[in-house]
Formats: sequence, structure tokens, C-alpha cells
Amino acid sequence: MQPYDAILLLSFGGPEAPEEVVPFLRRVTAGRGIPDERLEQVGQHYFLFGGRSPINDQNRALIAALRTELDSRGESVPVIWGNRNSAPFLADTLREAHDAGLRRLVAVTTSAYSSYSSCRQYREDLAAAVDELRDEGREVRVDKIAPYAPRPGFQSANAGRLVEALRTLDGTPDEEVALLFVTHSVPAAMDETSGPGDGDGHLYQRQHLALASALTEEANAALGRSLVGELVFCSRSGPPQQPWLEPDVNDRLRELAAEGRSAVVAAPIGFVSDHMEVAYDLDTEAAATARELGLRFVRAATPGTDPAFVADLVDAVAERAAEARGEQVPDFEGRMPSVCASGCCPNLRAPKPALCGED
Ligand SMILES: CC1=C(CCC(=O)O)c2cc3nc(cc4[nH]c(cc5[nH]c(cc1n2)c(C)c5CCC(=O)O)c(CCC(=O)O)c4C)C(CCC(=O)O)=C3C
Ligand SMILES: [Fe+2]
Repeated sequence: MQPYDAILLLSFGGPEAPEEVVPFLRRVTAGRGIPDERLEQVGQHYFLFGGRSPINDQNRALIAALRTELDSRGESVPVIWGNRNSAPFLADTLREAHDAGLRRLVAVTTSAYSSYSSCRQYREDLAAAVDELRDEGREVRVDKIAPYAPRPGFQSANAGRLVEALRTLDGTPDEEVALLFVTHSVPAAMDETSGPGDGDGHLYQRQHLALASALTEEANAALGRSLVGELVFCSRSGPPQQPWLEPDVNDRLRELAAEGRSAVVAAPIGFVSDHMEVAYDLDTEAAATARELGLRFVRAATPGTDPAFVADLVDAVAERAAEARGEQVPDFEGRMPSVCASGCCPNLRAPKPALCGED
């Protein structure tokens, strides 16, 4: 993996004990204008799960899977792990890395799409951590792989999991099955400005729609169905007067029941693992809504440690390393640059320095 000394798995973070819930929520929402009522509700979601988010264990499993894949390729490059909002904190990870002699890292985020929340915010936190270390006299350099939702492995992992979910509805006619691709809602203004500034924006939604349509086609072909998929949203936050992407999955379930559907497959393509947004917002809340409506609710798995997904992440790292060495890398539909364009997915509140981009 020349020129890289280590692969940095960079994630959102989550609490692992009840006393960590409130400090975690404060860190996530600092300066983001989230109403107190919303914070209390989200705190309850975590307390319902004993104050422990599944996300860190899922990242430990992903690191183990990456290790196995790297070993099988004869790659001894270490995989280290830092979070934005909980221990192991990114700056601590970088400090330890530097002390161990690791100077040039390549970051893989647990977030697949282009948008401020799913890309630039990670880049801002990288810049802040690298600055903090520089103040201590520790120089580290961090590159990043591009948003990987358009990559073939992300698609094939999601396709396999969708087909598996749909198989549980063998015998239910197409007209009765609703196929919902689910992702995290974001403010409409964040979606509008997502992508390189010279593009048409809405890249967050466009990447989801492209994947949803490819997955629908693949699942229909595999199962001899002609389902029509649609994109819906979960985990809306922010003040009620601020427009966020819609429809909310629960609202859509009500309409689908009224239209005479009997079953729903929810494919959470916006998420890399079954963390709290999936465990609460889908498996708890949306599943309860479906139950009340008499709808059968089947949730497709997220990529998690799917071998096709893990192998593709390692390919993405190998391609980034080749690029850093000045070599050509393969192109594919929707491929994003590994160095973000200036002004890509802007911070609309308080612009800050960010790594891995032209600005
Ligand atoms: C696009 C997107 C992803 C997917 C990409 C990615 O994975 O990064 C994501 C992931 C996650 N979001 C997470 C948790 C939270 N997100 C919040 C708030 C917000 N998320 C936003 C967007 C996203 N979020 C936005 C626009 C806000 C509003 C505040 C703001 O404008 O920044 C809040 C505050 C409370 C609330 O308002 O919900 C919490 C607690 C966790 C951890 C889960 C766990 O613990 O298992 C994960 C993986
Ligand atoms: Fe979030």
C-alpha cells in the first residue's frame, strides 16, 4: 500500500454506556441548532438499547474483516480506528499512530455518499485533528478514498442482501410488495448543495437514486419480479420549520397500507452497518408503524462485513495508493474524485478548513 503507512477507519462514533449518551449527543449537536426535545428523544433511543450503540462493535468487526482481506493479499499495512464523536477519538488515534512511526495515512470513512454530513464533515474533523497534532509537533498526512456508494462492491453487497430479504416474500404478488430504499434525511439545502460546486447539486439524492435503480433492476432480474422501488428517508432532525428530505418512512408506510400493499421491504442503502439509525429508526419505530398498519415488514441487511463490500473497500484503498504513486486507476459510472473539488458539499453554517480537497 505504498506510500501509506496505515489505513485509518474513520467513523461517526457512538456511546457504549448510559453515562456516555448525553456527552456524545452534546458533541454531535454542538452548534447544529437541534431542538432540545429532539435531543431528549434521541437520548431515549440510546437508553432503550442500554445506552450502548452497536456502531463501535460493528466497526471492530469491519476492522477484523479488513485485516483478513488484507492478509489474504499479503498486505501487512496496519488498520487503525478513530471516531469523530466518541472514543477512540480521532486525534488520540493520530497521536498514537505518530508515536508508532506512522506518518502517512489513508482514511476510509464508514459513510458512503457525498454530502456535507457524509463527506465534508469528516474532512473537517480530519483537518482539526491534524492541526491539533501539528501544534504538538507531530506531523501526519492523511489522504482519503472517495465516497464509495457508486463502487461496484457497495452495489453487489446491497444487491445480495436485498435479494435475500425479498426471498422471504416469495409468493407475495408484486402489486402487494412495496420496495423502500431508506437513507438518512438531511436538510433540503444540504442536499441541494451536495457535490462539486460546478455540478447540478443534489448529488446526495442522485447517488441514492442511481443505486436504488441499479438494485431494483438486479433484484428483479434475480427473482423474476417487476417491483418498482422508491427512496424514502428516516432520522429527520432539526427544527420543524426547516425543510428536510421527504417522505419520512413512517408517513410513506401509512400511504402504502392505504393503497392496499400487504408487505414492505426496507433496504437501508444509506448506511454501512446496522447502527442506531437502523436499530431504532427502522427496526423499532418503522417496524412498529408497519405492525399497526397490518403491513408485513422485512428489513434488508446493511453491507456490514459482507465479503464483496470488504474486498471492494480494500480495492478502493489500493486504487488510492496507486493514484498517490501517480498511476492510472480504473474508471466506472459515478466514480468520485478522491480529492474533493473546491467548494464540494459546503458547510453552510460555519465554513472550516477541511483535508483531502482542493480547498
Ligand atoms: C447523512 C447522515 C448520516 C449517514 C452518513 C454517516 O454515517 O456519517 C448520519 C449518520 C449517523 N448519525 C448518527 C447519530 C446522530 N446524527 C445526528 C444528527 C444528524 N445527522 C445528520 C446526517 C447524517 N447522520 C444530520 C444532518 C444531523 C443533524 C445535525 C447536523 O446538521 O449535523 C444526531 C443528533 C440527534 C439527532 O438530531 O438525531 C445523532 C445522535 C450516527 C451514530 C449512530 C449510532 O450511534 O449508532 C450515525 C452513523
Ligand atoms: Fe446523523
